[in-house]
Amino acid sequence: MTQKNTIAVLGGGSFGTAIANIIAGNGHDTRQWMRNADKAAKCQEARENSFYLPGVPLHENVQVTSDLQAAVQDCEIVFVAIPSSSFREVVRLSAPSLQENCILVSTTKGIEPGGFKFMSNVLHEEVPGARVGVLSGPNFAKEIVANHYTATVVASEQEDVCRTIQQVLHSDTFRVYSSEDVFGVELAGSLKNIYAIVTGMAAAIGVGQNTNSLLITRSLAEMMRFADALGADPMSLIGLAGVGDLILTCSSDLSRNYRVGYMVGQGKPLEQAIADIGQVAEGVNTVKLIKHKADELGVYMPLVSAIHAILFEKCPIPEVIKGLMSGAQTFDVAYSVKN
Ligand SMILES: NC(=O)C1=CN([C@@H]2O[C@H](COP(=O)(O)OP(=O)(O)OC[C@H]3O[C@@H](n4cnc5c(N)ncnc54)[C@H](O)[C@@H]3O)[C@@H](O)[C@H]2O)C=CC1
Ligand SMILES: O=C(CO)COP(=O)(O)O
Repeated sequence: MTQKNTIAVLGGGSFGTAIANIIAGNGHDTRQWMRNADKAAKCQEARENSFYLPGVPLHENVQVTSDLQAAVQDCEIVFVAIPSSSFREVVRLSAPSLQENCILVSTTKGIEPGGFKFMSNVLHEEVPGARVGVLSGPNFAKEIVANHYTATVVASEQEDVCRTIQQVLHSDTFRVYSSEDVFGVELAGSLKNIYAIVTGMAAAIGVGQNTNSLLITRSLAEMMRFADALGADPMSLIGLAGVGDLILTCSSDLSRNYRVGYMVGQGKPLEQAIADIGQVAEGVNTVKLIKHKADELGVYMPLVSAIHAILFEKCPIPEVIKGLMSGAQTFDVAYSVKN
């Protein structure tokens, strides 16, 4: 390791804890902030985040606190692992205590409710002049802490931000690839959650592998069409943050979004499924926002429309499937690399 840093991770959930453990394992002074004082004290004392990652020891270099100011002051780097619904609120509260020139990295795969802002936009708005990065990839927190070989992507407009984050997170089991396309990487991480709900629901109604492959591939087609319509580079979607995370979350019940879809597919009301998960499933809100945006821009996203109809328009699943299967049979691959 070249340099020892002081780094904060905001968020007491499973991903914040996994990231804090990686950083601490690389020898950095690591502070993990969680809002609940009792929970913070228990984690700090028991050296375990027993609600989100039971049985996983917290590295000795992680100090858990509920004091936001103490957590971020003098930190060169701050990771923000807070659900999109509360992300702005937490960043705003921390802003006055941030060290000038510190690097802010979002790990959140969602879009702010009530608008169409990604977390990098929120970071720039709340901390003008900040050096911003986003982290996204096929990264189940549970598998990271179990030391399964894992890779992710850091995207930033500033090359030195990518290099710093690569150094801080790289370990024997964790690799970090870089990208300049912040928007594309954030879009990929947010969109894939929608399709994890779709494939979870498909699994619940007993589809086969042909169907799963059909769904994942056509999901990618939709993601690329949407990225293109918004001016992002569709090619970013074929990297780890896009295809990688799409395959992961559309194939495993470790994904909370997949599990929401599975439960609704079994007949459970959406609100009950969300409550049963007890953790954030960003895709539910993302479906609404993307459906609205796709309609506004005229982007053809039949799977988004289908899952929206089931989740929010009370349409019966068999009817929606019938509609999907009778839709126009268009091109398979609509993109080619020019030049
Ligand atoms: N868990 C995973 O495997 C991965 C999660 N992510 C992303 O990371 C983000 C965070 O996810 P998780 O840690 O998994 O969520 P989680 O549901 O495990 O935990 C969320 C944490 O945020 C806290 N929180 C919620 N509202 C808050 C507020 N107003 N103020 C302060 N804290 C608040 C909760 O108390 C909880 O500690 C999500 O956007 C998710 O998509 C990204 C990669 C993998
Ligand atoms: O993004 C994730 C893994 O890369 C986690 O997915 P869920 O939020 O669906 O659990």
